[in-house]
Formats: sequence, C-alpha cells, structure tokens
Amino acid sequence: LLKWNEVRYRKKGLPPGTMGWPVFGETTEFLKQGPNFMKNQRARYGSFFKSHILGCPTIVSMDPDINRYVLMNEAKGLVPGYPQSMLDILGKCNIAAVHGSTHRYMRGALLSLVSSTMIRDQLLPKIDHFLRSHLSNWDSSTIDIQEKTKEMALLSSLKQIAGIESGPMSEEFMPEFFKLVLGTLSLPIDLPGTNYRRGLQARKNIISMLRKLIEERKASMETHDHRDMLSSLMRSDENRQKLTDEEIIDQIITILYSGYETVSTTSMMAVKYLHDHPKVLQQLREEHLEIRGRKRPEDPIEWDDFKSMSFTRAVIYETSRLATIVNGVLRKTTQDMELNGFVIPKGWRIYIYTREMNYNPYLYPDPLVFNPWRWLDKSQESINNNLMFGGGTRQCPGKELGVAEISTFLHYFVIRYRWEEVGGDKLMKFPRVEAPYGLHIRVQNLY
Ligand code: HEM
Repeated sequence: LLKWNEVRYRKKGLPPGTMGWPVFGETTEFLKQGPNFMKNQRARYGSFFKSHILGCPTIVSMDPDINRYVLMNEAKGLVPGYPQSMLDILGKCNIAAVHGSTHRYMRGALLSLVSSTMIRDQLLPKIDHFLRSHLSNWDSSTIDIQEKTKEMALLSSLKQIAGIESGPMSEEFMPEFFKLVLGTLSLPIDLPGTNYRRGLQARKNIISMLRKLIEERKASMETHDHRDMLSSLMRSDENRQKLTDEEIIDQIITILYSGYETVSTTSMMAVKYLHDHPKVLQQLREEHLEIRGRKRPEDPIEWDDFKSMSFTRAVIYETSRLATIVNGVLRKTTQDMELNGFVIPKGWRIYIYTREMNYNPYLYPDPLVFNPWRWLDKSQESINNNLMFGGGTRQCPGKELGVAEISTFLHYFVIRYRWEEVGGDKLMKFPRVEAPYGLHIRVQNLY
C-alpha cells in the first residue's frame, strides 16, 4: 500500500517527500513524533517537501523566501487553508473564510477596532479595569494558572467587545465558547456526541446570545453613547461599508477566537518561564515597580506606561519564540501553480511551518535558552524571518492588542504576587502548547 501510494503521487514536478499510507498519510507519525518528524523530513528532503498530513496532501515549507512569497500572494491563488471544521464553526463571514475584496473590507473593519488609538483611548482602560479585579484575591491560594489565563483572555475580550462584566451573561457564554473552540479542532463528523456536533450547537447558542445583544444595542443606541467594539461595528461611516448583522456576529466570533488561545497560552508560558528564571523576573518586576512608583495605586495603566514596558515586551516575544505558541500557518492552492520550480496541484495545502525558524541558531544564538534581552534591539522584531504573528496580507491585526493585554496582566501579577509551582504538572509543547491537567501555582502577596 505504501509503495502504491508513493507511485500514485509520483507525478512529475512535485517536490520530494513521502506520502505515507492511503487516506491516513503520515498523520500518525506527524502527531506522534511532532517536531522531530519535520526535522527528519527536512534533513532528507530539504526545506520544501511533500507529505500527507491531517487529511490532505500538503507541501511543508520552511524556506524563508518561499514563505514570504506565499504569504504575500493570496491573489495568485494561495488562500487560507484551515480545516473544514474550523470554517464551519467560525462561520462563512469569518476572516479566514473570505478572500479578495471581502477580506479587505472585513479586515479593514477589524483593524479600525484594534488600532493604536483605539487601544489607547478605549481598550486599555477596559483591560486595566478587568485585570485589576480578575487578579485580586489570589493571595494564599493554589490556582491553576492555565485556567485563569484562559478565563482572562475570554472575559477581557467580552468586556472590550460589549462592556460585558463577569456575571450571568459571561457565565452563560463561557462554556459555550469552550465547546466552540473544541469543535474547531475536531474532525468534521456530524454525529451525536462528537465535538464537532457540540461545536456547531455552541455556535448556534452563541449566535442567539449575540443577536439578542445586537437587538438590545439597536434599541439603546439613540439614547446611550456606547464606546465599545460592538457599537463601532454597528456604526457606519463614510470610509467603511456597513456590516450586516451576520457579518458583525462572525467578526465578534473571530476576535474572540483569534485572541483566545494565543493570549492565554503566551501568558501562562510567561508565568512558567519567569518562575524558572529569577533574574528575568527580577528585572521585569523592577520595570513594573518603577511604573507603579510614578502612579497612585488606583491609577490605571495608560498608553505611555505600556509603551515604556520595553523589557516586558521582550519577555513576551521570547516566550512566544521559545514556547512556539503558533507552529505555523496554513494556505491552500485554488489552482495548479508553480512554486519554487515545482508544480503544486490545485487544492493542496501549504504548511508554512515556522517552528524550526524559532530555534535557528543563526537568528537566535543559543536558541534553547530563555533570553529576553535578545529582543531589546527592536529591529529583531521586524526581521523578515520572524513569523510569530504571521506575515503578508494576513499578518495578525491583533498583535499590539495581544501584547497590551499580556503586558497589563504581567504588570498586576508581578507587582502583587510571588509564586511557586506546586510541581508535577505535565506540559505539552506539541501539537499545541498546553498543560493537560492544568499548571498549578501557590500564590502569595508580595507585601
Ligand atoms: C500573542 C497573541 C497573538 C498571536 C501569537 C497571534 C498570532 C497570529 C498569527 C500567526 C496569525 C496569522 C494567521 C495566518 O496567516 O493564517 C494571526 C492572524 C490573526 N489574528 Fe492574531 N495573534 C495574537 C493575538 C490576536 C488578538 C488579541 C486578536 C484579536 C483581535 C487577533 C486577531 C487575529 C485575526 C483576526 C487574524 C486573521 C487576519 C487575517 O486573516 O487577515 N490575534 N494571528
């Protein structure tokens, strides 16, 4: 079977590589060996090879020039290639599901919500207000920091989107959202009891909650001057086409989904690395105590404070690099096309696998060492090979917002608490960074 499968794919013009078993391909090896599978294939076939993983024939690219080309050339037929379950559950107006001019205007609407001015004037005050209370009362207790950072990412987004405070609405929303996330990561099998079916149901429930919210908002817009993402999405202005209710709902789900695991996992891993590197923690704490020293205890973190957190920013980038929060991004071809001298058939996935780049010793000397100081030279952030936030026409629009959230979290966490790990928790790095049974820490007030 293996041989037959190789022969089947032995078309002229395809890159080197192996295709594994019919139907299953090399998914088992990929999931079992993880990063080593990629390393081995790269050693045998170079930085551009074919495989069959996660249900699709796939070209894996670790070549910086090709990666840049693919990310910059969506118009030539290199569109997002995320799994069907993700597209079904996130909705057809979701940003990953739309291309061309629709993508441009959905992205434009989103960018105006998370611009620097918006972060400064509207979002940072909300993030600050939320985190102050979220991080209170952790003293003298053992907490699961994974759970806390997940709640934080979701609840802080709900507050920014529609001013929703922790309470009955968010409590109703949270379990549905968690089911939605699980559904997007499952096989698209629509049978009772599957995560996919649960995810679809959760989407329906979330839509009806958001619809209700939109109706209430429509009724109160005349009399109230709401200042949040929802009211900006509902307003039309001369530069921007008005979004339909359906587009607004999918846009909200996009914001919640994209900022959820990325922000929560980076925050959790920052806590982990800070615990393991006391010198880094000390310098980070000094940065935050200095900022607090300039303010009264009740003063919120403001834009200038955030901008002055250069070491914090370096810690966040280093955490993102070393933990590899995002392994790569997926595209698919909409037609047969030539790439790097090979012919890639229509419908194949292109996996821009960025993990290896994060550990490249030429880019990051001593790549396995947690060394935030390497990011203090700001030009490091913008080097072309750095794809931690993607690149090209779909580069992460929420990057600054994400960094602002994590920075504010770290501010209150390190000035209020010292902590130690309970120990014994398992931490997985692949295929996703997660602590399967939680990451437990004992927290104590610093003063
Ligand atoms: C540490 C935090 C974050 C990381 C590491 C991260 C990473 C990424 C990456 C790698 C991509 C590229 C995906 C691709 O090319 O297919 C991306 C896209 C995206 N991110 Fe983020 N992200 C973060 C935070 C956020 C936040 C807070 C938001 C909320 C607004 C957000 C919204 C988005 C959206 C909407 C896209 C798709 C853009 C498009 O298709 O045009 N991200 N992000």
